[in-house]
This record gives sequence, structure tokens and C-alpha cells, in this order.
Amino acid sequence: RRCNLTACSSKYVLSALHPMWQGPLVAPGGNRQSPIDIRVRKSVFDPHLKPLTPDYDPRTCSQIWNNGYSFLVEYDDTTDKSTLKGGPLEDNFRLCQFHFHWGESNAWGSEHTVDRRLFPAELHMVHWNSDKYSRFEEAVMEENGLAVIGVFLKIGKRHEGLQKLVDVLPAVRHKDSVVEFTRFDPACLLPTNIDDYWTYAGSLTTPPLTEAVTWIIMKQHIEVSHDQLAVFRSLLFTSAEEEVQKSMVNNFRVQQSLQGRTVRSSFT
Ligand SMILES: NS(=O)(=O)c1ccc(CCCCO)cc1
Ligand SMILES: [Zn+2]
Repeated sequence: RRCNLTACSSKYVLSALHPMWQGPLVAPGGNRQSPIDIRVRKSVFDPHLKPLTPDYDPRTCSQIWNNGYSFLVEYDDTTDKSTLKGGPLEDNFRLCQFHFHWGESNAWGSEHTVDRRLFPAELHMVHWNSDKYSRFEEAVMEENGLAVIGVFLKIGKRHEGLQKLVDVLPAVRHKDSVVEFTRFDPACLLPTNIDDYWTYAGSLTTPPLTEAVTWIIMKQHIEVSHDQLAVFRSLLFTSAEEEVQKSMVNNFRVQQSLQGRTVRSSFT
């Protein structure tokens, strides 16, 4: 992965490649940071891992907004309508949003990699522990607070379910723009096989970088067309008022060291 280091002090690494990264790239004192490279042969099969049981209600979909890092599709998480259970999770988790990370070219863009293999983009479906906490903002600070499903995107045939989302992206081109978006079933973005995944204890990959995430990375990718991904790249990091417009690309974090963690697999 190309990473132009413009300045490198003891604690913080600044990178010209990641325009979004003004803040610290390494959380001070962090020992379970994300993303990571998943070394397949080093992952450990765990026969006790259960099948993942997502149960999403498309009626909880509410809006799309450009937060200046990515675009988020947000879900009403005031009740237990769109939930995730099973897999490595002991508790019930509520879907609050999903978003993506992508590159300026199809050669890179994902945050996680599999034996160093990069994908052009990565989907994150973000859930919080509603058995233990009463709102996302609380759960984001706790070590078992969040569960994020990661799905790799590959360039191939057009993804019909994604197209509804792609069609509204021009309406949220600028940072802080919001548009109503309803009745979108996020399950359509999951791969056909969700029984094969890797899981590990990690963090948010954007500020506040809190070490609150149980990561569940799908082995099977989904396919989207070149043109669909090109629309992601038409988004902007910058708001409508700013003079210089910056394309929303390369919104991924540099990889973090495993620091002794074990990545478990649900398959052999
Ligand atoms: N790329 S990620 O899935 O790790 C992720 C998920 C959610 C947030 C939101 C943090 C908001 C704090 O109030 C930030 C990053
Ligand atoms: Zn993310």
C-alpha cells in the first residue's frame, strides 16, 4: 500500500495519501487497533462460533448523509427492529448505519486486507450492543459496545440492490448534505454465504478510534460495477461553501499492527 509519509514524529504519522487524516493515526496507548491484514494461515478455526443471524427491517431506514469522511445510510435504532445476533456475539446488537471506504482507483480502497490482498472498496455495517447500553454514543466508548460487519467489494457485474443507493448519491455530494432515504434492505448488500467469516477484537477506523469493535469480516465478497463505484468517487470531502473541492477517495486508514491478537475463523 502506497503511503507517502510527509512527516513522521515519534507518536503521530501524517500521511499525504489520506487527506482525511489530520488527526493522530495511531490511538495513543492503543493495542487493539483496526484495520489489519488478515493472515489466513494464522487465523484459528473456532468450532464454537455460531452462524450469524442478521434480522433487518427495511422500514427502519431513514436517511443518507455525507459526513465528510464517507456517506452513511442511517437506520432508526430507537427500537430492536434491525438486529444482529449470533456469530461471536453474546448479546443483541442494533444496526445504526452502514457506510463504505474506497480508493481513487480500483487497485486499492479496502481497509482490511486478506493475505495483503487489497479490494477496491469495503462495506461496514455498524451495530451497537443494546443489551448493555441504551444508545450508540454510550456503546462506542465500551469494549464490547460495537459489532461491525465488513464486506469486501470487487469490480464485476452491476449490483442491482446497490443501484437505489447510487442513484441518490449526487444529492449528498457535499459534506454535511442529507437526504431522506427509506425502505432500503441492507441485507441485500451481504454476500450469499455469511457463515464463513473472520472475527477479531479491534477499533473504529476513524476518530474517535475507540477499541469497542468486534469485527466480523466476510470471506465472500460482493460484486459492484465499475460505474457504480465511480459514483462513490464523485462525492466530495468538502462542503458546498469551501473554495477548493476535494474528491472523496482513499478514505481508508493505514493498517495497524496485530499486537498479539488472534483472528478466529468460522470455517476451516
Ligand atoms: N469505519 S468504522 O466502521 O470503524 C466506524 C464506525 C462508526 C464510526 C462512528 C463514530 C462516531 C462517534 O460518535 C466511526 C468509524
Ligand atoms: Zn468504516
